[in-house]
Amino acid sequence: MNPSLPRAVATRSIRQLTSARAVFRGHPAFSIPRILITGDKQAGQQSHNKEQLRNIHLSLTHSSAAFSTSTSKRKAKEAIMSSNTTDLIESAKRAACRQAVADHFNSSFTYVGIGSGSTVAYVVEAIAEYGPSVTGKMKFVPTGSGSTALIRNAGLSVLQVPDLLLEVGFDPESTDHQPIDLYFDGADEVDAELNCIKGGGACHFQEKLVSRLSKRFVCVADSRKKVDRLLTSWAYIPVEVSPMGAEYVRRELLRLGSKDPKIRTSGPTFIRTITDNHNHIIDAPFPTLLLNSEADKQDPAKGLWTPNALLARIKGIFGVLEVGIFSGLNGPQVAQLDSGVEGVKPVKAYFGTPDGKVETLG
Ligand SMILES: O=C[C@H](O)[C@H](O)[C@H](O)COP(=O)(O)O
Repeated sequence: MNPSLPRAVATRSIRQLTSARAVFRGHPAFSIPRILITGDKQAGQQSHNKEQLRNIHLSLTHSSAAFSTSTSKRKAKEAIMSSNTTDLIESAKRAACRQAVADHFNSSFTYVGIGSGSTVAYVVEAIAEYGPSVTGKMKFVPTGSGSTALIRNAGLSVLQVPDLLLEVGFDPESTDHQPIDLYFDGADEVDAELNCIKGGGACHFQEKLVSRLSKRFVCVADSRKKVDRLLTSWAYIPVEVSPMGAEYVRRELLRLGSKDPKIRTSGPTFIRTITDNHNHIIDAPFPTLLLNSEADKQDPAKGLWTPNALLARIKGIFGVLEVGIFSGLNGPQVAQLDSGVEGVKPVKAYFGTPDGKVETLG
């Protein structure tokens, strides 16, 4: 186990991290910086990870010497590059999370929402560092079994959504529908308007529930996830469906123009994935979406959808529990409207880059 990683990430093999998340789930891995191949001086000088990159370069050089014939040499290089790419991705995620926590986490909070996936593990790591004098009086609201375990393993208190709602009580006069002070979570893709695709880990129903109940959602990701428009490098919209209705929903998605929607399977025997809510997931590919501000260009017959329109249309299919498009309003916008509408979009996104910098949006 790599002690520098949070337990949830460190206990997964490099193969799981690169294949299961980055490759199987459709994201191109970071390209290795040019310095690793060419020794480009300028690129190296600009890098915040100069020492790390130099070591990687040395490893590559040494491997080349040791395995001078083609196949073993190529395999050795690939293994090193894959493991170094993983390191860069993990440092990018960690940088984004540490910055997001430093900017938004506050010792006055009572309830903090914690999302699912590999990135948010670094949020929990950063929060746990505040120590029990700060975190001991807080409760952390998970979005599934994975995030429940993550919170527990960090020594923080878990409060599931139903218990949170019982604890805060129901006051018909109250206008505060967002008891959770802040919600941190990752995303599979984030567009220029902060609309997101989520559900690559099959958790988007509980993530939407926690986001609806949160005053603000802050998104954390590595820079592969930042795109102008959704479905640019991520391939599909995750849709959670009733198992008995799955084939019906799949046909309706085909009718809507989705190319080859697939019921998600996992493991070597291709067993259908079961969500924390005992449902199935359909991964539905669509052409790259528009922004919501481009609604005038919408033309579903030609496959041109805004995130809001596609979300509403898929959500309307009988048998669908929830759609992995997080668009529309954010928490503060909903609070101002004082209405029952959904506010699930992030207020801000943090993207870590392979050179250790953090870009923000919002
Ligand atoms: O269902 C999973 C969630 O929406 C995750 O937040 C999303 O898939 C991002 O996961 P990761 O941080 O592992 O890329």
